[in-house]
Amino acid sequence: MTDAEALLATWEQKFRPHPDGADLPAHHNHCLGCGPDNPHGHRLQARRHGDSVVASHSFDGRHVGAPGIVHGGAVATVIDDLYGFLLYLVGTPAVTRRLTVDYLAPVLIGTTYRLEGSVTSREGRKLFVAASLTASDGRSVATSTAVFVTVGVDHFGRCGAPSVDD
Ligand SMILES: CCCCCCCCCC(=O)SCCNC(=O)CCNC(=O)[C@H](O)C(C)(C)COP(=O)(O)OP(=O)(O)OC[C@H]1O[C@@H](n2cnc3c(N)ncnc32)[C@H](O)[C@@H]1OP(=O)(O)O
Repeated sequence: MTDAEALLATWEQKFRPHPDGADLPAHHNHCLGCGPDNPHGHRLQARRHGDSVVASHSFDGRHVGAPGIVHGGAVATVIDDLYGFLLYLVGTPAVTRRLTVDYLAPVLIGTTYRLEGSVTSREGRKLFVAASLTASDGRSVATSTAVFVTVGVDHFGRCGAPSVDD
């Protein structure tokens, strides 16, 4: 079995029903957003919360932009990856076609934030999703919307195999 085939086999297992409250599996071990074995990654851990996905997350010094402030691209990465967990609930692979982020307040290094994402509507292959990043005092520091387009798992096989072990 090639690396790509092995990866796709694990993904098919991940698109099964996950009970409410369940921790959701990483997309793969080296995923920039959630892979536990990516030394540059965010290691995002998300769980199902009803029809949404939620995560508690803090950024570290690898993700700094302006001093003390998380780089906007790092925030976008984590939000994009959060949406990737929603796909488990939807039950189909999809990829980001459009991603918008409104940066409402600085996101601080070493501060824990709550992320929540959900599907707002579905139209054919298009999944319209939305997410927020909230500080512990309830302030919304970033909001996002995105359009994902559903694809078959063959989409990823066509793109070549990353070097992965799950
Ligand atoms: C599954 C495991 C999760 C993996 C980890 C998740 C991590 C986070 C997610 C990612 O990082 S994904 C990686 C980044 N994204 C990509 O690499 C996607 C690159 N783009 C593509 O491969 C193709 O553009 C794509 C497969 C998304 C679509 O190409 P297609 O030729 O299959 O479809 P098409 O371009 O016709 O668009 C499909 C539909 O979307 C609509 N559309 C396109 N752009 C849109 C837009 N900006 N807003 C609204 N709708 C849009 C388009 O009109 C059309 O609507 P209809 O089906 O109703 O005709």
